[in-house]
Order: sequence, then C-alpha cells, then structure tokens
Amino acid sequence: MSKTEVDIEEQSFLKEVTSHLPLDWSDERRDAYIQHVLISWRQHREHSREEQRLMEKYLSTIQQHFKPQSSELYDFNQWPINENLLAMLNRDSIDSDIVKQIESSGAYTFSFLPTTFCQLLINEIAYFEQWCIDNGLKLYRPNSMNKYGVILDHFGFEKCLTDIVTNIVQPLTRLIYKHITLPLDSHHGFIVEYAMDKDKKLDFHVDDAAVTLNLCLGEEFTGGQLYFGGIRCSSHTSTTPPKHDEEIYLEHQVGTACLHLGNHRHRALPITSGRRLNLILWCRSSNFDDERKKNGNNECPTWCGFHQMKIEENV
Ligand SMILES: O=C(O)CCC(=O)C(=O)O
Ligand SMILES: [Fe+2]
Repeated sequence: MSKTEVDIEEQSFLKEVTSHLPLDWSDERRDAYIQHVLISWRQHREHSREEQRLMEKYLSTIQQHFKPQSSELYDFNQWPINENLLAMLNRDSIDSDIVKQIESSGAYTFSFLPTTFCQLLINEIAYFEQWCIDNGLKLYRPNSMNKYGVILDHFGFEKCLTDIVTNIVQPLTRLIYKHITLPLDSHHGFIVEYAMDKDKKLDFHVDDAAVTLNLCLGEEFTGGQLYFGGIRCSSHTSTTPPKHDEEIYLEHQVGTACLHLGNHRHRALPITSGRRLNLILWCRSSNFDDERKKNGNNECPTWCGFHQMKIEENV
C-alpha cells in the first residue's frame, strides 16, 4: 500500500473517532485521547498486515510444493454425487423422498456421496496434515471455535467447492430458501474433527453464511448429534430461546449431507466414542449479508422464528 493510501486510511479513521468525542472536551483532552487511540490502531493495523503477509506466504508455499495424494478428489466432475439428487436437480423441483426436511425445522438431509469416497477424502486430509507437520508449516484451523480440522480452500479444493456451491447448494437454495438473495458468491470450506482426546463438541452458534452444507465423512463414532434451536435474524440470535418444537436433533450418517440456513442456530453435542469428521461448506451471498445487517430495531424478517412467534401470540 502506498504512503498516500495509508494517510487516507488514517485520516478517515481519525475523522470517525473525532466525530464521536464529547463536545465539551478541551483541546488538550481531545489531542491526548486521539494520540492514544491512534497508537493502538496503528499497532492493530500492523498486526493485521503481518498476518496477511504470513498467510500469503503460507498459501504460496502450499501451491508451489504440495502434491496431492489423490488428485481426482480435487475435481468436482469426478465426485460420485448421488444420481437421484442430480436427477432431481435437473428436474428443478424438490422431491421429498430425496431431500428430506427434518420435521418442519427448515433443515434438510439427503444422501450425497458413497462412504468409500468419504474415506478417500479423510485420507487426503490426513495426508495434507502430515505434509504440513513434515514441512514445519502451521495448520490454520477453520475458525475460532474449532481447534482441530483444516481449511479445504487452502490446499487445492477451492475450485471444486465453488463447483459444489454452483451446481448443488445454489439450485437447492433457490428451491428451498426463497428469501436468500442469489448468487451464493463466496464460501468457506473446511473440515471439523471431533475425538475423545480432541474437541468433543461445538457450542451453540450461527454460521457466518447464508446457507451451510454439512456432510458427514466418517469415521466411526457415537454421540455427536447436531442440535438445532430455531432460525433467527441477526437481531434475535442471542435474545430469544428456542421454542419446544424448534428443538431438533440430527444423527449424522456417513455420506449424508445436511443443508440449513446460516441463521439456523445449532450446536454439535459431545461425541461419546470414536472420531467424527465433517465437511462444512459455509456458502455466502454478499447481497444477503447486506440485508441481514439492515435488520436493526424490532424490524424482523418473516423467516425469523421470533417473527413467527409474534404472529402466533397475536392470533
Ligand atoms: O459438527 C458439526 O456437525 C457442525 C459444525 C458446525 O456447525 C460448524 O462448523 O459451523
Ligand atoms: Fe455451524
């Protein structure tokens, strides 16, 4: 970034800070405060830039030196996706024998990939993790909630996952979640891993996504169900408890995927034995995110479970 741009960035930050200062502060007090805030802001910015430099170096090392074990796994056209699902998408309508809603929760499941293929994906992930260890590279974890697992987009799966979004998740979203503004124009694809000596569970949260595809890859495990606790807009995510009929439990099955809204609150219950790996694809729509941010105050969209409760109360 050029010096002029840095100055502009700083200036706009200072303008923002200054506009929030109390009017009755003396000039000395204002100057001292601004100096203090500016120092921490510069440190924070330097830290972010350093992180970004490291990430770029990490990704370019992988791109140059990592050689996949099974290169066909990285090609969407070679994924043996369930034929019934593909035929249904060609017909452009939902068949409830193929894509099944879990009760009337708004979350759906469908058979997606053969278990043998899921195991090949698990092997490839283990191969990448070992390659990172052998080469002294840090493994970036999927997000602040998961201490294990890997980010698929980091080692060659980005194009394949984009194809999954375009060919599978987006057509399903168009048919099922009509309020989501398409296209789904970006994604974050990663693996979550649970084991008795690793993470056992995942706390209640919403995803940073418009729609999420969650595919169970294996291996053998007990427990680890996905609990759903109601769809909420961003204003009501943490303030309104689930109603009894919003509480749904999904038993993961290898090769079966679950599709749900990012705003559908959920948690992974603790596994009680074995090891579970799931492929998670957070699918985003820049236009839909904007709509979410606009839902301030009590203005709440019709798809929010809290909105539904209000309607039921008034009947
Ligand atoms: O463990 C699971 O099945 C869910 C993971 C999840 O919700 C997430 O990573 O956002
Ligand atoms: Fe999640």
